[in-house]
Amino acid sequence: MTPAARLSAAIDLLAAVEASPRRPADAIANDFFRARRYIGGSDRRNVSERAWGAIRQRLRLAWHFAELGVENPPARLLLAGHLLLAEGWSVDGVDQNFSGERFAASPLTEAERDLLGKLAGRPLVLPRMPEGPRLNLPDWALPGLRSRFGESLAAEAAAMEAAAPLDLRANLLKVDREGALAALAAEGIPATPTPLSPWGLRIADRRPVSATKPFLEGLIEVQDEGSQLIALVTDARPGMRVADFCAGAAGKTLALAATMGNRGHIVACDTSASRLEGAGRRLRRADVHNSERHLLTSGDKWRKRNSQKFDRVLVDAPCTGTGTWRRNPDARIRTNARDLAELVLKQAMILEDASELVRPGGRLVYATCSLLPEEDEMQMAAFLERHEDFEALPLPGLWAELRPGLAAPGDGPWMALSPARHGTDGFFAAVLQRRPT
Ligand SMILES: C[S@@+](CC[C@H](N)C(=O)[O-])C[C@H]1O[C@@H](n2cnc3c(N)ncnc32)[C@H](O)[C@@H]1O
Repeated sequence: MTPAARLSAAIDLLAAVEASPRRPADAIANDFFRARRYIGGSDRRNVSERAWGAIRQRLRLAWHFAELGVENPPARLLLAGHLLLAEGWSVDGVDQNFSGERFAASPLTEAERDLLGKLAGRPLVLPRMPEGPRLNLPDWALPGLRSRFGESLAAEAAAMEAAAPLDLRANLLKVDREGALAALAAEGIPATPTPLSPWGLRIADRRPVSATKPFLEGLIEVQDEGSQLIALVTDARPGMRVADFCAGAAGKTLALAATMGNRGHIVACDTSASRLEGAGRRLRRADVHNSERHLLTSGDKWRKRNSQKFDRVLVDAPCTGTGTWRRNPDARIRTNARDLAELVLKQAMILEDASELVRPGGRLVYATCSLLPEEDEMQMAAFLERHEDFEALPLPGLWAELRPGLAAPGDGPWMALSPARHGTDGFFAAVLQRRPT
């Protein structure tokens, strides 16, 4: 493809993302390239990098255009704005590529050229910007993030903009961490042990591993270190009965089955049949033999039958995903204040359902990949207020047993991981115990 044709394809991809603001951008990109198989590997990379660049900077680009009187700029202007402000292009450079020739974007109108002329030479981030676009944080999340991070908000916002490393978990059912490191090295992939998770491996350059031997043989799983730590603090042990109540595609179930050494019983529950189906494939590849999957439906009697039967119940709740913005920058603009309010209610309802399963003396672990207090510590405070039969098990005590000698990653009683402080995605986890009767 010519450079102009690549730019034109990037505009089309960006337009597709803009047209479906509720759909994850990576799913849209997959469909986009599936429908255009003629776009080869390196063109594809170039096209998606350009479109993702504009998606990452969408809040700031929108601010610049709004200042010049343009609300809701079309994809071609957003992309041109990104070339000027983030990549340092000149207006002439943009003009030459918007040539209108075969496969190129249509020529800039006079009004577009004028507008871009006013943008050219501006820095992407200006001191006069309001805090939201300056830090690349959406208005709906700002109050929560401010109250969580206070003085460190800018540092956290910067860490949320940096590329995330690729973290893997050694599958202890098949190999130890050193064995997994050696298996990766044999494929020419250098990795380092993660500092907090005892099973984690980090690949700095994010090269894909899904076609490698260690992955296909189930020696490793892709999982952020923070997500591994949620499994760690759940402390599922051999012989226990464990429910992973929002199991999705089984990311945590796999890690829990490993700490259980395949002994005892783990039930992966979810309301999504397709996610549970994906979970089945992963559980088989990892050689997990102590699990069953359960599709939660309305009017389901399973919960009643299993009331107070589980030693550990993990609620890895659906949430805004604010902690994963390093990986999913489009979620900043896909989610809004109403989603947050709805999710907070949903989380409370899930907690009610899941907590029924915990036996006296057993533990309920509540986790999110959110950095917002509404979904995290405030959700826990409200649950404890409603449930005198549960009490908090503060992280420092649990952590000292699980990772002696390492400082507990959190403030107060809960685990609270953040990109700037811990180099992980943002995660929250609270461990509660049902009081013994
Ligand atoms: C954060 S994701 C789980 C990720 C998964 N634990 C992992 O580690 O890969 C939240 C999951 O909650 C599920 N979910 C949504 N509503 C639910 C409900 N009422 N009860 C149980 N699960 C629910 C969603 O289908 C989704 O798979």
